[in-house]
Amino acid sequence: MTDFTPGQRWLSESETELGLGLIKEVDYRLVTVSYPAVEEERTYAKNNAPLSRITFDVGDTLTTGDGLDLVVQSVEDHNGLMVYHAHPAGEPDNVQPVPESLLGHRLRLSGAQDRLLTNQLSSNRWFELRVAALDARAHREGSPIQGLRGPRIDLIGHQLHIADQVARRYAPRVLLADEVGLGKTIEAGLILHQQLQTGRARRALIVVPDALVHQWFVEMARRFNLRFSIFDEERLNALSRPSVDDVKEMLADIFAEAEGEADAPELDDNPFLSEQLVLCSTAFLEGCDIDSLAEADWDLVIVDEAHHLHWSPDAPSEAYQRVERLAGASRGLLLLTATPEQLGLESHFARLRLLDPDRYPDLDTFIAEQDHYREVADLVGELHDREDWPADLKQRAAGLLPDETVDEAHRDAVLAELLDRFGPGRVMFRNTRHNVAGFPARQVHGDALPLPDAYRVDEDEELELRLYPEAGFADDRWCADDPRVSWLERFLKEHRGEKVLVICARRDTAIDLHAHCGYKLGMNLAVFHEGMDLIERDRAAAYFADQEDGAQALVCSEIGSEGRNFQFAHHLVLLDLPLDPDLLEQRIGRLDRIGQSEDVQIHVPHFQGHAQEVLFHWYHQGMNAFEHTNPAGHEIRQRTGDALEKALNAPEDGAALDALVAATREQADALRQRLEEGRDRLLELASFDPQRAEVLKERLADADADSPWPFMTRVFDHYGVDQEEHSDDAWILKPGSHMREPFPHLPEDGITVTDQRGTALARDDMQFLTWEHPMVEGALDLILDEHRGKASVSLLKNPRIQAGTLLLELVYTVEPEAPRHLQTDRFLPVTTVRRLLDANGRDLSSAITHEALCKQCHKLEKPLARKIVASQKALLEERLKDDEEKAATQARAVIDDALARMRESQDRDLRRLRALRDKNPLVREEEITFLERQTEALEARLADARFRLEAVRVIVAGN
Ligand SMILES: Nc1ncnc2c1ncn2[C@@H]1O[C@H](COP(=O)(O)OP(=O)(O)OP(=O)(O)O)[C@@H](O)[C@H]1O
Repeated sequence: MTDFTPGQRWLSESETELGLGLIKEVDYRLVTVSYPAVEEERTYAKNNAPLSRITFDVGDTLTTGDGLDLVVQSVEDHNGLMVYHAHPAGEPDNVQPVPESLLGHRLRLSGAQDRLLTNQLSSNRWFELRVAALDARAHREGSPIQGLRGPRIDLIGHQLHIADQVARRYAPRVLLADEVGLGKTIEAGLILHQQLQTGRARRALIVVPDALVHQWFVEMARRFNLRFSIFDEERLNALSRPSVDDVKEMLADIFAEAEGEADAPELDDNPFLSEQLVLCSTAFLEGCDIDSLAEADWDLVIVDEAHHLHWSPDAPSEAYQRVERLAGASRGLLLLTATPEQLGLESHFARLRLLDPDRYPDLDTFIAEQDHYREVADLVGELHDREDWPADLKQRAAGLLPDETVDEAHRDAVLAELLDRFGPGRVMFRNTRHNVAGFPARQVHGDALPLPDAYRVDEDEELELRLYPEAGFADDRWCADDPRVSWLERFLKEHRGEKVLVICARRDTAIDLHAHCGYKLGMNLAVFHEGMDLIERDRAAAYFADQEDGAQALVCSEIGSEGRNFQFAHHLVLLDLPLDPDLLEQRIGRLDRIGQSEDVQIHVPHFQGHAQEVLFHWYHQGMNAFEHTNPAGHEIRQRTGDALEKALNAPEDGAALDALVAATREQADALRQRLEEGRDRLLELASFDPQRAEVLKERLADADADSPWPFMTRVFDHYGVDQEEHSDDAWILKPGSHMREPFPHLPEDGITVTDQRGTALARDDMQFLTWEHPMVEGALDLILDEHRGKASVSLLKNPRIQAGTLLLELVYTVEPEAPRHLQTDRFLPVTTVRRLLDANGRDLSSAITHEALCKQCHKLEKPLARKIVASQKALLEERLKDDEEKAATQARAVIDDALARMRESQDRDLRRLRALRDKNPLVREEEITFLERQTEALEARLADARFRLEAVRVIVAGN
């Protein structure tokens, strides 16, 4: 194990941008390092800390904390701590002691200039690789579609639009409320991926219902290359259990402590800090130590199926309170639900309040605001639809936005502000099949069957038994006489070779049906219910999905109706119907999802003159809920509840059923019309802008054409990775026998990659190689973290250029150094500045591109290269020195642009907060102060961005 001593200076190998670290604390297994340059701290396990010791040798130049550059004359080691005796250049008598703790916090790594002038040269091809890597990194970080290019997904407009709108925000907090099956998981993944890629987030927590843990885990890995760690009881216990080595060390420490030699060991680390990406189930959330979980410094928390978080002003549920605790502690928050408002205004308010407590201070204000919707919706609709805005329209808009310029030139800003302040705006996105075209149709087939005598019950019997009569049996004997079962048997025979999903409301119904059909009738079925553990459930779902040897049908209880992907099946059999319209929608949503290639056939075998028949007509004739999505289902149920109860109590009474159907139809029509005219318009506008989405899709298609493969094949050649062609656009990569160290993200047994989105979507066994793939990122780090390629000399072969002509190609970077929370890269990502000088210092970079030059630059033997540097040293030194100022002016322009963008953005946020505060006294003054302080800090850090020479090539013309 490495020896660390407080006061020593170390450098983080993976995060060099943190500057020079100072060892702060060392205990028996952890070492804490503070990074004063960025005001951050990191704690590492001592035995594998990614740290390099930084010391200086005699002759090196160091920089003190006061900014003095001194040349080291001698070095003393005091029990592991260095004291340098150093003097200003040219003043060897003025020696002063500099303990290493007093070194400057910004580290000057051995720069390109030093390497050139001290003749530490690399070959021409390493220089070119380094410049390609610098350009690739700058290009990637500056791209407006950063984070959207890498995921293995189809380019679907509404998802890209949402991801683009949300992911650019700092610490986004939104409700993703697309209708079932439109891709909320994909949207959340895109947002997360973009946040991680841009460095806005590093730590993320996903909380999902137990049944969906595995599916999320697989989707995140397969589509986004994000490896989550699943946290459950078992893992937590294992984490808090010390290893044998820990125990040995702890005992040693205890004895040492008894002798008065050491501090007492601590074992109270927060286990949730041990991983960056954590996935857990809702059940785990409800049982875990919520304080530790909330305090684990999350940048983004994602909660799926958020409609389960029940809330009322007096009695919020335990799950709600726990998520509220997380929501308060995490910077970003994504809540996912397909049914945002159907559970009523109260619970909708409760979720919005988790996202933005200032915007949604109390229920009454929220309800009053909802009434205001119509007026704003009309206004927004008009502003959106009309090319020219008449004076009275402008006046109405200005009345709502007194602090904004309201005219056609500011159309986007005006609409955005209105949506933000009055509509769901920044906090919610909802797409429906209505505003996203291209979904297959749904067709329902009701089959009325005779009611067996054994199922006849008294009128005062409990509703459950009247709806689900098989509940009166203790085992599967009901199956023999139930005509739905013989119907199913027939149906499966008639549809041999086709996949069928069967859903029933009760677990026991599913178990009995599976036992009867599978074991007694020899049918090929799988079963899925809440009594099975997660692995059994995933196995059942996989068995059903298997096209060759899998089950023809999957029989599942209601839990199969949430979140699962069964769109490869086209037939859905509803063995019974739920009372809740949202549940019906969830059931159909298993098949009616993105990726469904055929019309969805919904089969509803039910008993004549029975409560199930009432439900069938209520849903079908009353609200048309089978063949169309049903956003108003919850409300319709509330409004027709009495008539429904009456009809359920007397299922044979045709008049009661007719009355129910008529009342339901009337309510459904009215509610749909209201939704159509009212706030849907606001939401639609915020949720999907087809034109912008088209632009995004085009950009991404262009980005797809910019494959990293040509760059990567060079990298593989340099690092000794074997490449073999798999097919036209796919390659097999394997560690080569000459590789000196493992290549990032390349497994021992190799991988197959493709740079074509279509191939990657069709072939799960291949990796989708984009500029955002971890292997490409790893390759960039590998190249940029080492010194190779920083300085080189090459031979220019061009008959038109006179032999002996000298050129100097310089690549600088501009990069802010700032604490992470400031997110400076929002405004100034690492940017490269290239210059090409002739011997007189004139810049020729715009006349001769780097690519054109590379074609004519060739390798020069090292001894000759060294000779050239030695003979031209004075000239090179002068050119480099002179150019620094000119390049700095160019860098200044980059910084000024970034500052202007930052000021505009901060100013917009500040105005929004002030406008909100005028409407809502609960927006606190401190928030405004916080934003003002943040702006000041951004000003300082951006203005002070680091500018450095990253690579230099001396080019000598010759033959
Ligand atoms: N852009 C895409 N490319 C490829 N597949 C996609 C895309 N979007 C969605 N899908 C697939 O469509 C299905 C539905 O997506 P997803 O699970 O994200 O929907 P959802 O809105 O979360 O559904 P639910 O409301 O049921 O939870 C999934 O199988 C998903 O993999």
